[in-house]
Amino acid sequence: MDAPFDLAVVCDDDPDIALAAKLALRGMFKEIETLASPRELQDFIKARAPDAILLDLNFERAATDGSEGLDYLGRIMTADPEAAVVIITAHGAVSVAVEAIKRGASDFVAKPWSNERLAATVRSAAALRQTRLEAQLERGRSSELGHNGETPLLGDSEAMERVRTLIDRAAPTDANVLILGENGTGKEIVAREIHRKSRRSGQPMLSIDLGATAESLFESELFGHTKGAFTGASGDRMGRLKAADQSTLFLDEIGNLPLHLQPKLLTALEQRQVVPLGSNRPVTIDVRVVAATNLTSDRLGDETRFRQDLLFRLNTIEIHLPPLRARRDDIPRLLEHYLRLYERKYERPERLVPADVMEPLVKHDWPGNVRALRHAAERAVIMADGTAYRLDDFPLPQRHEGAALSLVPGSLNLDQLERQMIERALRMHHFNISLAASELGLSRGALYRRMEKHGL
Ligand SMILES: Nc1ncnc2c1ncn2[C@@H]1O[C@H](COP(=O)(O)OP(=O)(O)OP(=O)(O)O)[C@@H](O)[C@H]1O
Repeated sequence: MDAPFDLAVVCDDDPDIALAAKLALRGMFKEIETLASPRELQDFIKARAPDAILLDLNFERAATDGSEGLDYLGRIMTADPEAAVVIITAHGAVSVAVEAIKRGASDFVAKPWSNERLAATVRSAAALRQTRLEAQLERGRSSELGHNGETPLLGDSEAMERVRTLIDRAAPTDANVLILGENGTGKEIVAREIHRKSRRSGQPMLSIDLGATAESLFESELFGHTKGAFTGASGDRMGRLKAADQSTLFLDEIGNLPLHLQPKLLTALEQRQVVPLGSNRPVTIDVRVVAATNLTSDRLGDETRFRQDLLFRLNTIEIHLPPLRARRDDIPRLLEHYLRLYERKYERPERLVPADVMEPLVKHDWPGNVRALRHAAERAVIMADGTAYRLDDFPLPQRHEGAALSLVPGSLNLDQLERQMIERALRMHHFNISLAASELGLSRGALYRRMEKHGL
């Protein structure tokens, strides 16, 4: 049977205590190390990042008040701010234990301990550490995805002003928000704005992209699971709904949530509780949900695909993000922003966009919306030379209206055919990337890459 955690370290100079602790934690960790002195702990933690640390503060013997042990605790927390430290105290030394918790320890157990209590305490400390690390990873991942954390929501068109007003009204209220818009229109940025302006902004926003997660993992990703709940569930895992406790959960591509899981999400939101897979014990949650989809209101209103009671839970406030071609006024501003950003990134000089270059860019339909415009700006910065940008620097397709819909190829060049097929699928599905991708038998990622290649 697999142990749920990798490594624990027991730091106690009394070998009997160290051995007893090792025995009590058997099976929970793949490896349990013992250290006789806390002096070695800091290096050990830096090198091996243990999942849990049992630390004896040694205050019985340290003539005074355990301050030496507390000092070591401080160093541990510096070496690993998410360290899961369980303090071993002498019976009755509660005030030192409380001080230790104030300084970052997760919990304490008093000697003599019951093995069950020790195991339960260490298990929850290690699980908490794991969740925090996952949340950090999540934060890192989200900011890698296009650095949305730092991207301001740009656009002065009337449509964007309306979106901003809605964000400002919705953000402080805790109401669930549903954001509708084609791919690349900025739904994730809007979700981040809502979180940033909400009373939950002190906590990181978590997200789950139901368009990029394997469907078989939806349930456990959302609700969590207990050890052994299914083959491969080697330990307890907290779901995103619980991990986002006190914060905001961004449910991206909610339209992909299969019908059979929709009632479970609805119940969780209504009752503010989740029941992890394999468990029958509900866990309380306090989560604000911001969901997004590229489905149109009509498609979402189709109850054979989306439960209307869940929709009503999610769309207390609805924000529609219009496609870029419906707010062309925003194009120059967005383009200038991303050109400057990439000029700085690639250390290229600032170049002008002459009016005769801007005009076709503004007229372009941008089926991939702002994401595609951002890619085009990046490519132009890399390609350009001379003092100003030229139209050739931007990867726009030659426009031959109607021709893209014709299946009779003007050429047998595979590359050109591929582009025609992609354009055709995109138009057929009104630029909905997910639907176009499935029409073409591609993943969304693969379609994005091809759109980029063809400058669509
Ligand atoms: N109003 C905007 N201002 C600045 N940048 C924007 C804006 N809208 C979108 N972007 C940029 O476009 C890219 C796509 O945005 P985002 O990921 O928010 O879109 P999305 O609608 O969530 O896309 P998808 O549905 O494909 O997940 C990001 O790099 C983002 O920074």
